[in-house]
Amino acid sequence: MSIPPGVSFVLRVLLVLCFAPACVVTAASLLWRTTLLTIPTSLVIFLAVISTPLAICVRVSYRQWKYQRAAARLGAILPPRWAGKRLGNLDLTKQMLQTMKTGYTADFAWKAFNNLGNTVQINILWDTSYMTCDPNIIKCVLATEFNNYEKGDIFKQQMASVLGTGVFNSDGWHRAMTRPFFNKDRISHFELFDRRSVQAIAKMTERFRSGYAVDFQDLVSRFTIDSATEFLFDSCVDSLQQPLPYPHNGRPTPFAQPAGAPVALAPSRAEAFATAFMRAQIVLAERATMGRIWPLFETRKNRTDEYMCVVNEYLDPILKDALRRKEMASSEGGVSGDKQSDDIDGETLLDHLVRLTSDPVVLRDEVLNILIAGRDTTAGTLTFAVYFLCMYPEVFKRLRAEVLENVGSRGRPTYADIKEMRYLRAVINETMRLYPVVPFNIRLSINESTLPNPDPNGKPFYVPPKTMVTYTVFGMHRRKEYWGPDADEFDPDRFLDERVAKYLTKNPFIFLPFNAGPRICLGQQFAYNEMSFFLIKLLQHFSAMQLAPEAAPPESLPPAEWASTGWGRKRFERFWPKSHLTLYSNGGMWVKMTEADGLGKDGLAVDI
Ligand code: HEM
Repeated sequence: MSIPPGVSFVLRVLLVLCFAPACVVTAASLLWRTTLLTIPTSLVIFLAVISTPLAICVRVSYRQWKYQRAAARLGAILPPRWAGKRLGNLDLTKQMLQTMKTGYTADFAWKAFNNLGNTVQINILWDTSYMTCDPNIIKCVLATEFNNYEKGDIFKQQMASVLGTGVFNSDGWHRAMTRPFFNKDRISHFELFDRRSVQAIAKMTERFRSGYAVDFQDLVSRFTIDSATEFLFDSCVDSLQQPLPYPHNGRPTPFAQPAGAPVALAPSRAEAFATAFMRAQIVLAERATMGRIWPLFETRKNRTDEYMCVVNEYLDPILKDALRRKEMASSEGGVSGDKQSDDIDGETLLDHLVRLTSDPVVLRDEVLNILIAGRDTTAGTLTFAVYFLCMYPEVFKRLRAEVLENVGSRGRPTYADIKEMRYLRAVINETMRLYPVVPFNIRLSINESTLPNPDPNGKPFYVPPKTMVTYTVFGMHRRKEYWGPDADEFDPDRFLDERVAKYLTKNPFIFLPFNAGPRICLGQQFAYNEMSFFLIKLLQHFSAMQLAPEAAPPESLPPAEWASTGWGRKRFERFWPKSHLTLYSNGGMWVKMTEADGLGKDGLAVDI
């Protein structure tokens, strides 16, 4: 059990707060000793008490003055300030946390952008940070001025107890370690996708046949974690072999279950891992929202510890097994010790990492980071894609026609098929536009710099060194000024018709589901292939699908008042998007599907 992060934080803060009073007392005592001049005790106490607030005021004012001067020197200005109503703007932090718990994604940011513009300055506890959804600014941060923006210490400290020093949480060599695994040959693991999607679809079919809705989010998370663990570690967690959850209102009674079926099942290791992993990520998202003061809320314990015990219990055997294989290989005269090599043929990512290092902590961190990357992202996107296919039957119909035309009702899609299917790609892109699974991200400036002002006549925005820049792709993907007046509508054709030239070609940075620049997602092609493959199989097998909100826990559905008080899609969306590190649907995505006519005698369009 680690020391709670709040303890050292509080000690540091106390030390800083006591500094000014200590100076006052020391000065008074020095004065008395050297000149025998006595200052009344009451005055010393008074000065000591006001010294800290005074010092803070002086420091804050000096910093503001310094920034204004530096901005003027560079011919720049500071972005408009989003002012709160409470001391230190702590009410803004409260609003952000509230949004995470009871609101719609980016609620608080949306209001600020509408009122002040697409880049705003936020000063929580007098610390300057920026929030933006402006593509030109995001372009600078991620690409053109990449060298001046890093993940930074604050983000790393917030994430360290879960992500460690893995690729998501580090600046430097980690990317080079994993990159070789995402070249074209490796990503085309269609045989793997085929096996796993057949298994997943068979599982759904069985449940639909017994008259129940299925939580598609749960199912597809099993599909992606089984695929990811097999692809990355050659050690599948087989979560698809576990029973699926039942709707909250439709759990069969023990008598209704088939003879011999277990009445109550303990969660599998994979399920316990997935739940603990999700809770740990929720803590991380809350920390990110609180900014620098997050440790104040963890003075008794590190809130991720209990979840990480479960996560580690799950991962340790996989890692130990890989290390044992390495030892055996070296004792048989194979690879010896840690070494760099580009020979990756036939290796899993874990085998490759194990050849580079035997450090169990580095291995664990790297593996966990890639698991987050590979599981929740594609699972989330597929969940939202199925949601849209349920909501828009005409899109479903057109996509299914494309699938049947290109691959037939039973064929196995190839890489070439997927490349041909332009409407499929458009549906996936449009899904990621409205629900990019990484809705917010953060970078920290290294040196002072400027960022472009959207007003062509305006001065650029000054960025002080060590300034946190939060950018929201979720916000950017829905702004009408970048996507046109129909930005809130789900319309895959915007990726095919004249709107491509009008909006996207003119500024490709308006669409960034995978990030951009030197740290663009390494698994982008893998993800497109995996998602396309799964959707093709799904549409071969099912001829209709619909949402089943009655199967979801009622408290997980969007609050009724959103219909009148919400903005944009919030008014009519039929699920509640929430986010930890990635976006997901609160309470799952419960659906019903109809099997296609003319299936084989096994009833399946997929060969099992
Ligand atoms: C729909 C699917 C996916 C989306 C939308 C997505 C999106 C992203 C985004 C936004 C980042 C940048 C994170 C940051 O800068 O903090 C990222 C990074 C990354 N992604 Fe993905 N991702 C997806 C699937 C995958 C898959 C399937 C894998 C691997 C199996 C993967 C591997 C990675 C890795 C290794 C990084 C870190 C790159 C770096 O920081 O240098 N991603 N992804």
